[in-house]
Amino acid sequence: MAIQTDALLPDSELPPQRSMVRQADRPDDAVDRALRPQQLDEYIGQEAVRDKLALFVTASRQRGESLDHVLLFGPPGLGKTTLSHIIAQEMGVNLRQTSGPVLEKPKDLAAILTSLERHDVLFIDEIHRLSPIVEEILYPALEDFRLDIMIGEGPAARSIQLDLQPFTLVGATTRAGMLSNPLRDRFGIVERLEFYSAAELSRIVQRSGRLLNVPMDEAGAMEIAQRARGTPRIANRLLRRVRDFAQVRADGHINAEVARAALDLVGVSPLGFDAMDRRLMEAIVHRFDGGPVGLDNLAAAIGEVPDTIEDVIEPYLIQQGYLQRTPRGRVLTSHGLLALGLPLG
Ligand SMILES: Nc1ncnc2c1ncn2[C@@H]1O[C@H](COP(=O)(O)OP(=O)(O)OP(=O)(O)O)[C@@H](O)[C@H]1O
Ligand SMILES: [Mg+2]
Repeated sequence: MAIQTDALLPDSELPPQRSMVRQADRPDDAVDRALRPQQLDEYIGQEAVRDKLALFVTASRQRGESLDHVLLFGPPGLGKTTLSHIIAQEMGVNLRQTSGPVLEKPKDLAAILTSLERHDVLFIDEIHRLSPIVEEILYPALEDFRLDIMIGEGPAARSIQLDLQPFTLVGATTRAGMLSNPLRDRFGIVERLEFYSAAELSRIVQRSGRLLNVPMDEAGAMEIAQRARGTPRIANRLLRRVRDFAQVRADGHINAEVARAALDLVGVSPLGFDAMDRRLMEAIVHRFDGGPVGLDNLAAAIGEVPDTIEDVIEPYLIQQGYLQRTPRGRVLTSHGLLALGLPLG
């Protein structure tokens, strides 16, 4: 499989506005890529999604057709980019990779579309950020593998049509809700990635440990898994920090005790939330009386942009039952108060 990246994106990282703590991990990008599973059977968890994709890939290969277009959505770091690479690998085709904000003009997308080979996978990350004029030319391309382009201007302008090779678009987004209806309707396969269980993350950590040659026992892996916010990328990042600690402060071996000491040092709570999560929850309690508080007010109070709160921070806190999104704003639950170690009521 050949992979071509049309715009060099740190595809394994978080949005730029994310807090310093997480950005500081960027140099580890290369390690992140090395840990990325290459095939469907190395992809841990997300069983329902995996089963369906395996089935659809087999069916389309048997028919000698391109796979239907796939939309993957869910919070950052759950494996959308990884899955898009795997789809290309399993289909036995090339992967072209780009992202919504990078495709500024219709001709940027046209250039990529016309260069696709039969059945190739085109991966568009952050597809909710495609500009409307670029999105327009995507519609006929997705539906009929056809490109409609305008040549010239004014009365002399005419439209010409170009046939494209059949291809598969894999779109990824943290927000399916921000996609326009006509775009969403053109995906035949729409899958939501869920947060991972601690058991699944523990398998991911153990797999990464083997790849990085770090000796580790099961309890050590579980300790890391439980504090990883249900997210493989975070699990791998914590593993690297625990590895550092084990190497310098212990004998290099990761067990529960070493993992616990390392994670306490990095400031990850035993319940899995980090400094930003804590700041958000504490702001709701101390500045807004536990809520409800509107998104913009909350964002201003903790110095984050609303998008980061919605895409990155909130989903996990809501899934864990610490936070609720109500029509009047965000509310911290009694479970959230307990998690912060605060008295109820
Ligand atoms: N199911 C999995 N099994 C094992 N490792 C995984 C799995 N999913 C993700 N990972 C690991 O987590 C890292 C992050 O995954 P990936 O980059 O695919 O997330 P993403 O959903 O594209 O995130 P973003 O929305 O920020 O782009 C990968 O480099 C990979 O090592
Ligand atoms: Mg990604």
